[in-house]
Amino acid sequence: MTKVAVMGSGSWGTAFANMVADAGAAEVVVHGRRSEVVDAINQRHENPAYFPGMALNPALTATADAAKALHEADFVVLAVPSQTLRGNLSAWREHIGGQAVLVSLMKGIELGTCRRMSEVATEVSGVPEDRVAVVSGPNLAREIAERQPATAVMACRHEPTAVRLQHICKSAYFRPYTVTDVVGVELGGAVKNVIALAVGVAVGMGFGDNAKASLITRGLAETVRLAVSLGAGEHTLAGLAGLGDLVATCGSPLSRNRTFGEKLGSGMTLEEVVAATSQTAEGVKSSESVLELARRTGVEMPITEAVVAMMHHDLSPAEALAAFMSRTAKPERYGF
Ligand SMILES: NC(=O)c1ccc[n+]([C@@H]2O[C@H](COP(=O)([O-])OP(=O)(O)OC[C@H]3O[C@@H](n4cnc5c(N)ncnc54)[C@H](O)[C@@H]3O)[C@@H](O)[C@H]2O)c1
Ligand SMILES: O=P(O)(O)OC[C@H](O)CO
Repeated sequence: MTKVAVMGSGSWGTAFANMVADAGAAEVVVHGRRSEVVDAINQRHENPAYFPGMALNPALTATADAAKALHEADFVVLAVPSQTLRGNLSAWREHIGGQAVLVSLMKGIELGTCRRMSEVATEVSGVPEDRVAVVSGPNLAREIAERQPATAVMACRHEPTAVRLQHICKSAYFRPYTVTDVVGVELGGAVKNVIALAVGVAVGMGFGDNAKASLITRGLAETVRLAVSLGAGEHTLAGLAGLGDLVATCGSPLSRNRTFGEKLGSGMTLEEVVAATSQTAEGVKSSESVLELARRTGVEMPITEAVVAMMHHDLSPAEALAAFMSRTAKPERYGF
């Protein structure tokens, strides 16, 4: 039987592993760092750190031993924070089999290098691009752990690899589509976290649906500008990994990025918000890499600029709003 190793037992790693176990076409093992989480998954079929009281598939197993998880794995699913992937994968690569497919669940851009997660995975592991895939879309982990219906895209330059991944993920409540535009899918996922921070700030400031919809729509326009200038197909951003994920993340109180922004918008200091956040809000760090990519490509991203200024340069939400609203009047453009 196909073996899937999910490296990371946090929110999305656990929900994704459970979803693949439910799909029934593969044997799934999760690698976790904490023995109490590993023991709870094996003995009580529960991850008390992320989804207390929620029943996981009894066939799902866990181990704290990375080599054991990776042994003879056909798919190696990477579910760690974007900024730690390089370090994690450096430790794991010697145990990854020669024909394994790497699957990134991450939505971020590496600080310093500005690399997408599939690029980091290829560079660190030596696994060729044809065997590196990405899963993205409107996938709030808790809803999927609750077995609510959802869709996603499985992206790989080599379409048959995406189809293989689709086969092991398709279930009664999860409908995966395939695409080959890895650049568009990864940029859609990384930038939507930045836009979700901005929406969260607006929500925290007490603004309603007009402000939210404006940020989502103009956020998509700046995402398309960046992604297309880096080689993505425009249509990918109108799909699940672009518009779909933006709508889900910006509209949901379950989003860690939106929640982070909301706390800042409601008057907490950045330090207080950071101290109150235990899970990964990728947009906070990735916003700097996204802006750097925009500068390199000469693309204008005013919402991203405002987010970077609020997250890293002490601009207050009120100042960011004033700066955004006083921009020069212009015709509406979607993309270029
Ligand atoms: N949670 C979601 O709803 C969701 C959905 C889709 C995509 N994602 C993406 O998946 C990725 C992982 O997110 P998550 O929600 O599982 O995050 P999380 O914070 O819930 O879990 C991160 C996991 O990585 C592990 N880890 C391994 N090495 C680490 C290190 N050096 N530092 C910190 N943690 C380390 C942690 O122990 C934990 O199990 C992110 O890129 C996120 O954008 C998340
Ligand atoms: O909780 P967030 O903000 O990381 O968003 C989760 C997923 O990416 C939604 O698709």
